[in-house]
Amino acid sequence: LLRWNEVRYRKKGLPPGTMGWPVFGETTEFLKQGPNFMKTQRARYGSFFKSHILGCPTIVSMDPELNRYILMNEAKGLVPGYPQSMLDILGKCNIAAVHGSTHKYMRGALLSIISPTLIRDQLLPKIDEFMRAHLSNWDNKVINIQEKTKEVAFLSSLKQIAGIESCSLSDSFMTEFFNLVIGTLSLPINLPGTNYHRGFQARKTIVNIVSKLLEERRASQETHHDMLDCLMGRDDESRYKLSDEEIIDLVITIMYSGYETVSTTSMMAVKYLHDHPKALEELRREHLAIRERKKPDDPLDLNDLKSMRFTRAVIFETSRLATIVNGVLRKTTEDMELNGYLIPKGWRIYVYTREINYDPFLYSDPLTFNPWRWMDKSLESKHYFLVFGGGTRQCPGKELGITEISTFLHYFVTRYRWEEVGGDKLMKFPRVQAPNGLHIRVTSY
Ligand code: HEM
Repeated sequence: LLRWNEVRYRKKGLPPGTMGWPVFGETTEFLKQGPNFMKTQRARYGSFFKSHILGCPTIVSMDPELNRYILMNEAKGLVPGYPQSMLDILGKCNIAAVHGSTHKYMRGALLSIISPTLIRDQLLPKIDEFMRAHLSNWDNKVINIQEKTKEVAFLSSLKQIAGIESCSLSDSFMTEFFNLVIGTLSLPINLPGTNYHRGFQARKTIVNIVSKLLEERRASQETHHDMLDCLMGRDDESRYKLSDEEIIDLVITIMYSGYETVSTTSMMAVKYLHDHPKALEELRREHLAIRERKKPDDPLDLNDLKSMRFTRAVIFETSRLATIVNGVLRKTTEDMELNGYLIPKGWRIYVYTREINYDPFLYSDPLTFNPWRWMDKSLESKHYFLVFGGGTRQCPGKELGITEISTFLHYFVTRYRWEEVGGDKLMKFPRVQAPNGLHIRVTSY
């Protein structure tokens, strides 16, 4: 019986690897040993092996060339393979749930509201106003920077979506949104008391809130220069006509995709800068130079953002060293040949990119926090650099995310010094997080 999984998934042509226990497969080993499990399996079976993790037969691909191929070839039947709970809660028009021409359309609609011009004219001013106000009064306080960066990521994107209404909505929306996030990472058991159930309820409430907002906006003649108005097509130039359901799911997509990525990168940047005073000094110099060019109340503009070369380097180095994203998931829509093996329909493919970040042939001294390595801009466009994914689903929010983190760092380092209270634990896998928070004592600079 214990060999059931091995027998069940014994098929000619599959890659090497083990399938573990019935039902659980190798999930426990994967979650407990994390990156070491992957390394051990790679040492045994090579960079392309089979396993059974998180409830699914899975192929793990750690081969850079193959990973690229998988990410570029959605049309050949390699579609996103995120868990059912995530798809249910994020909605059926969510970008990860749609393929082919629908994906192209939804992605186009999203890209049209976060274009470089809109970042310059609408989003950056909103982000600046928000960060400037939100990062005040931290002097002489002990702050849980994990909680703060989460709040910042959420509230900043709410302001970009529904500028004027964001203040009145924020409290009720935030609680529901946090429940929604937890629900997407749960087992899909819809019984009262489960995270999945709570996440599902949270989705319903959020759908109601946004629907009401759409109605109110349609009833009024007032225009707002924010994402919601653009998605509603109130901006004359828009060539995308979206239904309410599509608008709502896109709003949830934007909030969800930029939430954990932006908040965790911001938190880890604060952590690494604390541990590396030389990098902090250089970063602060860059931001103080910007402030010197301006009056105290002048907001950041696109030129300031462009001049933040070292800040960008800090963000890239933080994403690399902390590995904010371990990889991306795909699944096969039909039996297919991949790397000389036969992969059955419905198997999940884990494009596991974590190890690339620590490859000494790609990054010298890979375990050291060294933002200066990114001052060579060509490193960002190397084909093996997959922090923002690759191929047809490469992160559309990359520049927006960098804008948010840079603005956060700008107000943080020009206003404050900080030291860690100490004793907080940091987990690196399966997600980067501080289970009891990351506490810092903040004083004004
Ligand atoms: C530091 C910040 C960020 C990181 C590290 C990051 C990382 C990623 C990665 C790795 C993917 C690929 C997923 C896949 O291939 O399945 C992705 C996709 C995506 N990201 Fe980001 N992201 C960040 C910020 C943002 C922000 C701020 C937004 C808000 C608009 C966003 C929106 C999206 C969307 C909508 C997708 C799906 C694209 C598609 O399926 O076509 N991301 N991101």
